[in-house]
Amino acid sequence: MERSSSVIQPVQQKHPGKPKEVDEKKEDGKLQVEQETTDEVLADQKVMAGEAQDRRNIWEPSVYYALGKESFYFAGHGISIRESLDTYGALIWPGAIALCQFLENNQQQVSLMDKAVLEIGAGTGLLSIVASLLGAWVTATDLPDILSNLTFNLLRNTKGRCRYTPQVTSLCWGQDLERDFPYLSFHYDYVLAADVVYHHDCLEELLKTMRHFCRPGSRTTLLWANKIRFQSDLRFTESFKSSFNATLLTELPQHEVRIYKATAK
Ligand SMILES: C[S@@+](CC[C@H](N)C(=O)[O-])C[C@H]1O[C@@H](n2cnc3c(N)ncnc32)[C@H](O)[C@@H]1O
Repeated sequence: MERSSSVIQPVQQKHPGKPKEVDEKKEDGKLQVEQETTDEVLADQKVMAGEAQDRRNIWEPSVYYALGKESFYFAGHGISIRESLDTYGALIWPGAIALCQFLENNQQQVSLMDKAVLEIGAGTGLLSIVASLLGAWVTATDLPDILSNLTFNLLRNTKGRCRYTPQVTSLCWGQDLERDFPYLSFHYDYVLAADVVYHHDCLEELLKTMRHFCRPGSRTTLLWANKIRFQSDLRFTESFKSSFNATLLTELPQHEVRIYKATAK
């Protein structure tokens, strides 16, 4: 089955959607990083988000924040993240920062170079940006409402800097997975998830989504970083451990963040 036309369509290659390498403009052996104005980024973003943003909104947040900007330095690059109004997904969460640090510091253990990577609940896109800078072909996903800011941040921080242009598309946990990401066509080496577990009603759907992409025979590795906040985090962790072969990769006690690696049982 083909993906619906509303989703940003990948080009069929080794992995569905894995595009050709970005042309790197080199002069005197140096990579020329294209400088883009915010207007250009916004124009690109409008096109991408318009294509991706026609799915049903199923989750309405109740917390509203002021517009802000955060700066980071990962994988040899400054990263500027626009946080936004409205939703949990427009803020950077500790799980994302912890997983970015882990990926940067453990590139031999987890090599993302030329790997197909899916991020679920990508939020502002920080983790997807770092995975792209580390050489992965990334598809960043979240609820439709989140995609505009996600696309803006991805474009702003990856254009001209990455081997592969990251993709953005809507993925509502548990919904239309086989229609939009048919298992036989969509294979990812890594699925990334940061702070996707907190107090919400979609934990079963979240686990179903993880299982869809990380099933026996898939050779997909799931990397899940989570700050422990509620009983629901602990309950989900138990379900997660019984669903997958899970290993605790690291624990950051000062932030109460744990990072797990999991493969299908
Ligand atoms: C706490 S935020 C974490 C964002 C980002 N991963 C980070 O760590 O900065 C949780 C993310 O999960 C997304 N999310 C919540 N419920 C979802 C659902 N049912 N389907 C898809 N994404 C969902 C939210 O939109 C949000 O981006």
